[in-house]
Amino acid sequence: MATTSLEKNKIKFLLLEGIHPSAIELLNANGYTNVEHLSTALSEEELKEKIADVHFIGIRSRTQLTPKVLEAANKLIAVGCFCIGTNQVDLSSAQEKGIVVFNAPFSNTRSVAELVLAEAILLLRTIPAKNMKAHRGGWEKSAANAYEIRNKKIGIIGYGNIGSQLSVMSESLGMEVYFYDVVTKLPLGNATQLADMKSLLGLCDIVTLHVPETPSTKYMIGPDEIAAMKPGSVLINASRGTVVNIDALAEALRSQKLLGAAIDVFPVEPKSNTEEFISPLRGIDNVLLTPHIGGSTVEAQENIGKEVAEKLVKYSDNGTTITSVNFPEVGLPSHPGQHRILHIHKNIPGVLSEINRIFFENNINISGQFLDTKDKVGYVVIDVEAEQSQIALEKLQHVNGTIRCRVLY
Ligand SMILES: NC(=O)c1ccc[n+]([C@@H]2O[C@H](COP(=O)([O-])OP(=O)(O)OC[C@H]3O[C@@H](n4cnc5c(N)ncnc54)[C@H](O)[C@@H]3O)[C@@H](O)[C@H]2O)c1
Ligand SMILES: O=C(O)CC[C@@H](O)C(=O)O
Repeated sequence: MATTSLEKNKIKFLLLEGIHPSAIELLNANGYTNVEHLSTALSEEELKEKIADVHFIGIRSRTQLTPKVLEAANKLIAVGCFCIGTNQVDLSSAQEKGIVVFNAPFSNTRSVAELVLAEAILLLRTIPAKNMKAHRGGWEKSAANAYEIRNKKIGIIGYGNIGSQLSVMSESLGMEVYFYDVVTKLPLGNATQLADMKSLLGLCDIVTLHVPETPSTKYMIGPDEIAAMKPGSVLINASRGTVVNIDALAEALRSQKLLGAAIDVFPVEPKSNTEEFISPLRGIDNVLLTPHIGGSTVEAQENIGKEVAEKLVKYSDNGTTITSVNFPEVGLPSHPGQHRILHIHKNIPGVLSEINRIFFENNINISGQFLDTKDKVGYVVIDVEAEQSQIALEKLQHVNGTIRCRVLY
């Protein structure tokens, strides 16, 4: 597929799931005014229809960009995940189609860490059950099963951007911090990395999960892991719903093996705020249930809106793919007076030499060239004199392995 860049007002953006208006403001300020903004996610069928004439799509965690949806996305240039998780996008199908995927790896991390800390305090005071009782007219003024978090042991599974921030905040409240991660990490403050997860589970009063959704984290907390947890400890999950076996957790809460739990993410989540939330955890008093709002604060959403919109603008204006999660990362200077050719191709030998042969044979001077590859794709960016870009575009689309080729003005 070969194209030249459209007028900015003809480049269509579709933003789903109530993405913060800061994204629209930034797009508009950069000349991208063709923006449709919906407050909900769409079903696969609706999305297949809607995505067909969209150049850029913005989603959060509910929109599933499956291979079938991407198959229908003939004009799609890039995806912006206005969140951290990218498990809702088939990243490898997107890569094979030359669609660049961006996310916001930092903007909501503080919000999640704050919520987890608040939940740890509430759970150790058995507030969820006392709160439920009071709503039903009960009154449980008692210190039984109510503890300070000072001097307690918190076990963080996944010591990335959220886990490590939580580590620092927990220590400042007087907690002992232990963590488990598949990667050896620099422990912040006095935190201790443990070599295996089971040791952490048997040691800690609070266990909190901060891993991504991957095959290795699927149901990593099941009946055996819950059995290995310290009796009377609490479990917090604000990572992904597939990380915990929810039936095993419900059983451990009913039997009071665990003092409590706080769960923000679920194996199946409602598609919209009007759909019913169904879970085996409903009705259990010592569990705090929240509707996947760990990162949903005004501050985080406003920052995410700007951060991801800016990445989409930079890619559209300039071809820059820095921080993309599925694409070679190429950081590019501006190209005043020049035309910029973006050539996305299969990562096979010989493509660059074929491109350079074409430039040589057609006497097209290259004023700048950038290349990187990742997994199955290669990305070459070439700056040329304006009057030579059309002939170059015409020739380059026939290079063996070409996925997409575009010219930016
Ligand atoms: N509830 C919410 O609203 C909310 C908000 C933001 C993020 N999240 C979720 O939290 C996750 C973590 O976010 P982050 O920014 O800290 O991510 P991150 O990538 O910075 O950190 C993840 C850490 O998990 C580790 N890890 C991966 N697989 C592991 C395994 N099998 N066992 C142990 N450790 C493992 C990684 O090495 C890494 O250190 C995200 O992927 C997202 O799914 C949820
Ligand atoms: O905003 C969302 O829908 C997802 C938030 C969170 O899970 C993330 O991955 O950043």
